[in-house]
Amino acid sequence: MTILQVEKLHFSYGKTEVLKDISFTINKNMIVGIVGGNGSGKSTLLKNISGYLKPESGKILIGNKDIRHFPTKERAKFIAYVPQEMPYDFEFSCYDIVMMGRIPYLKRFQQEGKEDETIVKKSMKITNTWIFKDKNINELSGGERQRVYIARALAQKPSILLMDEPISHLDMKYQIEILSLARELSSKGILVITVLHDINLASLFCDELLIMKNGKIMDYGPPKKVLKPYNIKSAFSVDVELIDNPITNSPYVVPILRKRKQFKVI
Ligand SMILES: Nc1ncnc2c1ncn2[C@@H]1O[C@H](COP(=O)(O)OP(=O)(O)OP(=O)(O)O)[C@@H](O)[C@H]1O
Repeated sequence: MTILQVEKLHFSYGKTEVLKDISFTINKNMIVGIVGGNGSGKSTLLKNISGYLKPESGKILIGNKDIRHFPTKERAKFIAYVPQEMPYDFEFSCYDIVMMGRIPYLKRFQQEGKEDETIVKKSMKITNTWIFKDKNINELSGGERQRVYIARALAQKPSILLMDEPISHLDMKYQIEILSLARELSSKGILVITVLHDINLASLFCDELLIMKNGKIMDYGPPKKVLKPYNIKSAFSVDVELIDNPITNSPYVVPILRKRKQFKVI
């Protein structure tokens, strides 16, 4: 069964083409990590899949249906997107923010009901944010806020969860917790696609990795297949050695450190 298919996707900001002929198909629920250098097009790809940006050409299909044919509210029942930059919603408590995830399920002027409350509570409990339910979102740290926005995405009950660098503000405990949660969600029938900068955590947690370079897919497949020194050199301009992590059996990337040219501190 095809869950997500991206077909010959092109996207430009103004005259600058940022996504060039992107095609890939995902047939089962898993965690797909998007990795690549700064500016390679990772966030733009995620925003196109989410429907936030419209492709210039090409198609994005969810379960064989073109996302352009989903009304926005319907699309939000299938795809939830956690952006990299969180807007400041000064007016709202964390509970209210997560409850916004239920909007796609409510009719105009319909009040949320018991089922919505249960789903919101569950989403906040599994992201460890229930303790913040009465706090204003602007009173939280960057990492705490990020977890609240992940809870809101979960409250949408999506079948595809898109996350843009969800662990960048998190400490080690929560990095592991959020990626473990992503793994749990994928085992319960959600396709998780996440942009990650930490290549070793990506290797550890993702079933497949999509490596991007200059708006194109450089390689796609399981970490063992795509994490190769030549791919990493090409995507990040860094020389690395790959070792097999003896504990996890996943590839572990070790940069080869070169001596920097000496310079005088003025
Ligand atoms: N709103 C925008 N308007 C114009 N250009 C943009 C806009 N957003 C991104 N770009 C440009 O598009 C290119 C791809 O950006 P994108 O944010 O998708 O890259 P990325 O791989 O997610 O980068 P990073 O790892 O730094 O977050 C970059 O050159 C960027 O400067």
